[in-house]
Amino acid sequence: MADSRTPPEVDRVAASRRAVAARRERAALKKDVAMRVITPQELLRRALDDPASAAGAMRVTEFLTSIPAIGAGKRDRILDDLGISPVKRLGGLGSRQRSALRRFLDERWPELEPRGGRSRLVVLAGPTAVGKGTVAAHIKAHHPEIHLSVSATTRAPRPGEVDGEHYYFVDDAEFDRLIAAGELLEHATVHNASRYGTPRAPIERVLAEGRTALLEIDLQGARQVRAADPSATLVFLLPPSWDELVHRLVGRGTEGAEERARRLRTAKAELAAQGEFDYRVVNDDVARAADEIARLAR
Ligand SMILES: Nc1ncnc2c1ncn2[C@@H]1O[C@H](COP(=O)(O)OP(=O)(O)OP(=O)(O)O)[C@@H](O)[C@H]1O
Ligand SMILES: Nc1nc2c(ncn2[C@@H]2O[C@H](COP(=O)(O)O)[C@@H](O)[C@H]2O)c(=O)[nH]1
Repeated sequence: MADSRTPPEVDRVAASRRAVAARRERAALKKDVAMRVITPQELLRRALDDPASAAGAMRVTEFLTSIPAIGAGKRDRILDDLGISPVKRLGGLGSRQRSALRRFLDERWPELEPRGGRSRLVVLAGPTAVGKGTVAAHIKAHHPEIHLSVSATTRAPRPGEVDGEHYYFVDDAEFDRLIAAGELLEHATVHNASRYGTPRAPIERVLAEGRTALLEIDLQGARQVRAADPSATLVFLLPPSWDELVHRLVGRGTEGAEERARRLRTAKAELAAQGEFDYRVVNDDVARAADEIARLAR
């Protein structure tokens, strides 16, 4: 059917659709900062790299209030101190205002620098479905110098999973025995469901040979490894956004709705703990993320 709208009407409708899409994109970015999926520094970087992007179009006021613990009152005091007008958008900040905002963020949210003297015991953790297993498999296939630990678990194998390759599938009694015999470097009940643990002997052998051992484990396990070896290298894998994380979990199709909800609850707590890690790597592309981790692990 012919479009009966006049050209100005068509333009108005298109512009209003674009405005709605842009508002949605900005809301998603704000949620990602609030959920700690990305740091405020990362959002500011995106805005300054591309002022025409959704990040660039964000007002400084909405940017600041997306940071946990900054409310409207604090926001206005900060803007006053930094000499930034509340109507400014991130992409439109002048160079002095950019530096002032960056300095403020670095004081408030210091981005962690790589530690010197780290050991070759490398932990890869991150929220459910971020792609830890996929990235770890890529590292195994393309970086044979890195030993990927095979965990023991009480969970049932998924279709295609092979005992001794993906996990050692054990029952509760065997898991208890492994703990009692001191054969696990760390262990935890994950997502309030099954138990998982890292067999100690292969890791000790790999480290004694001067090689790198990579453990793909949960946050509780990462904390235990840190306590046992403070020089261990802890890497946190991040999704590009919260919505993408949910999309990956649903798309994988290996959990029912109840288990997915349980995993997403754990994911929120895990994302909040990313500051405990030495490095953060965004899994936007499997090969890129895997190579970055392999570089850190060397
Ligand atoms: N960079 C990526 N881009 C798009 N999809 C990805 C990416 N990385 C992984 N995926 C997909 O996301 C889903 C979850 O990945 P994976 O099972 O590796 O996550 P996980 O972090 O090991 O999860 P869990 O902790 O629940 O075991 C899979 O379907 C995988 O194919
Ligand atoms: N603490 C440990 N966590 C582990 C270990 N092996 C795997 N995991 C974590 O469990 C969840 C769920 O894994 P899934 O294969 O059931 O999806 C995931 O976060 C893994 O990182 C381990 O040895 N110790």
